[in-house]
Amino acid sequence: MSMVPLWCVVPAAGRGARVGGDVPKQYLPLAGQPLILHTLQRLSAHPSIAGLMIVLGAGDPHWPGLDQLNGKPVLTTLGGAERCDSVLAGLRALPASVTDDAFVLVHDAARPCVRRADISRLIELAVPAGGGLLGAPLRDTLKRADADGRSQVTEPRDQRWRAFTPQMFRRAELSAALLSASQAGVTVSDEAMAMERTGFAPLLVEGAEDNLKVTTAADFALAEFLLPRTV
Ligand SMILES: Nc1ccn([C@@H]2O[C@H](COP(=O)(O)OP(=O)(O)OP(=O)(O)O)[C@@H](O)[C@H]2O)c(=O)n1
Ligand SMILES: C[C@](O)(CO)[C@H](O)COP(=O)(O)O
Repeated sequence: MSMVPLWCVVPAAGRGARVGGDVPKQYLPLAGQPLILHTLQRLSAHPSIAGLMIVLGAGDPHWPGLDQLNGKPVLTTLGGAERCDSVLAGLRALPASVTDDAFVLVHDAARPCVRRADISRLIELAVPAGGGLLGAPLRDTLKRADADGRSQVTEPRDQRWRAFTPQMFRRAELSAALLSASQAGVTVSDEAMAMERTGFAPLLVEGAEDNLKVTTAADFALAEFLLPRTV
């Protein structure tokens, strides 16, 4: 199956407030190297990924200054206040060789355990579908909590999915959707939400649930356990 060469925008401009500390979580050590390097090594090793656009926080003193990885070009640009602002900045900074109708992947720097096979499956299915994302159906009962932390109601979980990354859409369509949301004062939590606002229904591609987003300090131990088991 011929793979479409794709660039991947990697939002890495967050502060990691839910982990805490002075160093943003993407630069904290994981299995002997900064978390972000595991993610970038995994992405750049994928045969269909042609290049990486890393979106950094202003004045980021931790970025190691990579300009290539696994023979793929690594470019950087500056992000914004919200993740969606950073993704839009990354899309705008892509090289001109990435045409408006080219598909682009977006993958969180904080997700180092993404499986190569899941990336391949997303690419295979999302291109004919016009765009899509990795995710998994919700498998736990879902509760809505009140202000006191007590369960108010059990939410229906049929047809509920957890959204992961990568998410994959055409460069110009995603850029326009993100700009539209921003101009409407809507902070979208993922690329699919921006696309849904335009009336497009992204394809949900089931991926492994161990595509962990490192969010709290406790996630580092789990990510270290998963890394060698999710290549
Ligand atoms: N303004 C922002 C906020 C987040 N991100 C990136 O988006 C990904 C997912 O965001 P999240 O896990 O929320 O990271 P943080 O925003 O750093 O975490 P927190 O909310 O705990 O501060 C991360 O790779 C993060 O670096 C970004 O590029 N720009
Ligand atoms: C994009 C994402 O990883 C999909 O689950 C998630 O929405 C990021 O949320 P965060 O609060 O910015 O980590």
